[in-house]
Amino acid sequence: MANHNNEIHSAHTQTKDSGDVSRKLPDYLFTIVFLLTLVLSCIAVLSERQHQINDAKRDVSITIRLLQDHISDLQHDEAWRPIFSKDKQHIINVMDHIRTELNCRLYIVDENSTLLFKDSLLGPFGSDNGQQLTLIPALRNAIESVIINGGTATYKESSGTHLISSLPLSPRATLIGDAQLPAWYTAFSYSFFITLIIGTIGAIVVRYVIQKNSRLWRRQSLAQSIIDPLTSLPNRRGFELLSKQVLSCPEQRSKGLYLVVANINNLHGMNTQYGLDAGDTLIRQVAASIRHYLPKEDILCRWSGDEFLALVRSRELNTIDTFCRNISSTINKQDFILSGERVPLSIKIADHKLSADEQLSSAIVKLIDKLRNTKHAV
Ligand SMILES: Nc1nc2c(ncn2[C@@H]2O[C@H](COP(=O)(O)OP(=O)(O)OP(=O)(O)O)[C@@H](O)[C@H]2O)c(=O)[nH]1
Repeated sequence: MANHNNEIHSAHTQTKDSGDVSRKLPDYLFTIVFLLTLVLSCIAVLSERQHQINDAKRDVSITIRLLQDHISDLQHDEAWRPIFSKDKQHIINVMDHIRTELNCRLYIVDENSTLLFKDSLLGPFGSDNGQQLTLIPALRNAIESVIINGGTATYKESSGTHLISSLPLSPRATLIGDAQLPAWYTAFSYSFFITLIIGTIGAIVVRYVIQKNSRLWRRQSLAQSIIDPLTSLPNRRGFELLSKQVLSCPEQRSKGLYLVVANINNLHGMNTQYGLDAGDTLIRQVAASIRHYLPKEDILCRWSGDEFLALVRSRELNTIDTFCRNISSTINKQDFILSGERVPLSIKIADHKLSADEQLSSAIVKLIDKLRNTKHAV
């Protein structure tokens, strides 16, 4: 019986543990999917930002080439200083046009980063022709970098970040293309919001589906853990759960509660003679017969291989005796047919009246003892 109690306890704990896990599973998955969504959204933003930078690089490179076409025959003085006198206005017009069309400014600096030539607006940081850009550290570093290393560099102005690239026009003159990058938050674009919305909806759907399925699974696994698959009667654990409510009701106790146990005689012999499937059929048939005899509100379970236990309510002792005798004599008289052959089958039965505060476990021990001492059908 101690073993039995341990079994019940561990079945309880296992179902409780797996229940906890399955309850938390939707939350875990929701969090995982949502975090994945955030990561994908961040990747979308970074990739959008990279596109913006690539676009700006391409625009700067195009504008530099465009202007180069217009000033390919740039004149120099003997010190290789560029002379702009002849086509000055034409170049300014081209620069203005490029600025308005491609949103990219062009200016020419010398080897000391002095602004030599610009469009009709003021230069970067409000600078003017002849002004040394080295006085503006942020810009100087970027210009030096593109002149020395080529490629592109960035600098920050109050209006935002600028990307510049250079093209040497002569040993003393370098053409700078300067485009303002869109503000960083413009990278939170269409793809970011779409990813975020789809991901969030996906996470909610996943949570809902898993929650629904795990509720169903919990219900099924609880049912499986308390029902005997052969007879569809409650098993030991099911009996304990179902009887708990009845046993805890003082009114029921005072009206009288009985435990009745029935055991199939010589099932071992039947199994040997007719096979295990036939034995299963006999178990099912006996279970159905006892169930048929018991009122609906009484609890019947398959206690062990060939034993059935019932919690029977409110019957006087002489009535319960008659009741037990009726069940056993009905089953004993019943025809059990296996493979067209009539099988003699009998059960033995015993009952025990629960006293007012008697524990189920100790009552069962007494009852099983009583059954073992019952040699024949009642
Ligand atoms: N076919 C079948 N046999 C089972 C099942 N569960 C237990 N048994 C068998 O039932 C038999 C029970 O053995 P015992 O406790 O000796 O019972 P018995 O042979 O009916 O003998 P008595 O009860 O003393 O008359 C064993 O041979 C088990 O293998 C089952 O689900 N199906």
